[in-house]
Amino acid sequence: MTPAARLAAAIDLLDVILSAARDNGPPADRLVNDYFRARRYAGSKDRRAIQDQVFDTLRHAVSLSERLAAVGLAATGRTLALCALDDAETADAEGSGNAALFAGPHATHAPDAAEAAALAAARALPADRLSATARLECPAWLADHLDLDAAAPVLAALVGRAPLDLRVNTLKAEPEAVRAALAEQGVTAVPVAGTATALRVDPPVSLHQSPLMRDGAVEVQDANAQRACALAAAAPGETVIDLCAGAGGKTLALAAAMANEGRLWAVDIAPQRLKTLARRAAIAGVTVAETVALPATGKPRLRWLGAHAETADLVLADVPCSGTGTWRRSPELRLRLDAEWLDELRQRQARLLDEAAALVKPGGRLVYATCSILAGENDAQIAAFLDRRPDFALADPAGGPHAWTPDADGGDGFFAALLVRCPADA
Ligand SMILES: C[S@@+](CC[C@H](N)C(=O)[O-])C[C@H]1O[C@@H](n2cnc3c(N)ncnc32)[C@H](O)[C@@H]1O
Repeated sequence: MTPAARLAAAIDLLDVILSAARDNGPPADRLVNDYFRARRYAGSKDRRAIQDQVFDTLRHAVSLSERLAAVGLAATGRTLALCALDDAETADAEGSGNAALFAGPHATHAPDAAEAAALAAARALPADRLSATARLECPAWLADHLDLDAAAPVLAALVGRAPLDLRVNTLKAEPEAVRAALAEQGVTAVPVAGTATALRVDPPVSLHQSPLMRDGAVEVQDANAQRACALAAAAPGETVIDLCAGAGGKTLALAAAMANEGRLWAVDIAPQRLKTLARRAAIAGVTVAETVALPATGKPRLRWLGAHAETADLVLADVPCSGTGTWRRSPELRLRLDAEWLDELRQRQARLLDEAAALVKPGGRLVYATCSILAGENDAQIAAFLDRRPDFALADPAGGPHAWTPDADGGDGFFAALLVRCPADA
C-alpha cells in the first residue's frame, strides 16, 4: 500500500472507532480485525503500520482534540490523524513536501490552505498551554474522580504501549522450559519479579503461530492480572466461583492453581464469552471448570445464587469496570467513558460484590478485582462493602488492598482486595 493509502485507511478506521466509542459499539481491536478481514490485500507490514498509527493517535486523542478545538477544528478521524502527523509528514500535509500522503484517489483527505494553517497552529501549540488533564491524556471530567497530582505518573505511563505478558500454564509446562522454548524461537521472555507464572516479552512480538500458544502452554495475560489471581491463592480440592468469568483469563489461572482438582464454576452473563472460555479451557487442558450463563437479574439468577449460597471456599469477583488501567491496550476507552456510565458501573460493582459475598462460606475468601485506577471503583467499594458486611475483613489490613500500576510494575493498572469471611463460630 502507498503512504497515501495507509493514511486513508488509518483515517477510515479512526472514524469507525470514534463512532463505536460514541455509540457503545465494539472495542477498537475488534474493529481493526474486522477492517483487515475485509481487506485481505493489506499485507502484514501495512496492517502493522496502520494499526500503530491508529492506536498512537488514539493514545493522544485527548490532547489532540484540545489542540484542534483551540484552532476551531472539530475532532474527527481525519483531523486527529492529520494533527498527529510528525514533522516530516507535516511538510507533506502542508503541501511543502511531495504530497505523497494525499496522492491519487486519496486527495480528498488533503487539507486546503486555511485548514493546513490551522493544523500547523494546533501542532505548534506548546504543551504547557494545554490543560493539566489533556497533558496526561485524561478526559477533563475524570479530574473529579482522581487526585490528578498523585495519579500523574500512572496516567503518564498509561499513554505508552503495553508489553506482552504471558502466563505459563503450569498444567502443561514450567516457566523455565517455556523460556527456553521461546529463546529457541528467537524470543526473549523475562520472568516478572514477584510472580510465579508471568513472563514479559518487551517489545511485544506476535506469538499466535507459536506452538507454545497453540498447545496451551502459555496464555496472554497481563502480569498484574496474574498477581490478582495469585492473591486469591486457589488450592486443589477447593470449591471456587469465578462470578464474572468472561472469556476465562482468570478462570484458566485459577484452574491451574487448583491443579484441576475441586470444583470451579465460571459464571457470566455473556454466553458467547463463556463459549470462548470453554474453547480456551480445552486447549489449556483445564478440566475442572464448568461454565454457567446467568441473566443479569431475575429468577434463574436468584435460583442459582441461592443454590450455591455459602458454598464457596473462594469467590472471585473480577467485576466490569471503567478499564482505566488498560488504556495502553484500549486507548479508545478514554473516549467511551462518561460520568453516567461510571456511576452505573459503580452500582453494578456494589451489587456483584454483595452477590459474591453471599456465595462465600464461613471462613472462606472473596477477591474483588478491577482493572481500574479510580478509587471510586476500588478502595471506596471495599470500604462501603465492609460497612455493609462486618462479617468480612481485609485479609491483610496492614497492607490493605493491592493497586498495581504500569509505572511501578510494568503491567496494567490493576486493583485487588482479598477479603475473608469470619468463621461460623467467631
Ligand atoms: C472484567 S470482565 C471479566 C474478565 C475475566 N474475568 C477475565 O479474566 O478474562 C467482567 C465480566 O463481567 C461480566 N458481567 C457483567 N455483569 C455481570 C453479572 N451481573 N453477572 C456475571 N457477570 C457479569 C461481563 O460479561 C464481563 O465478561
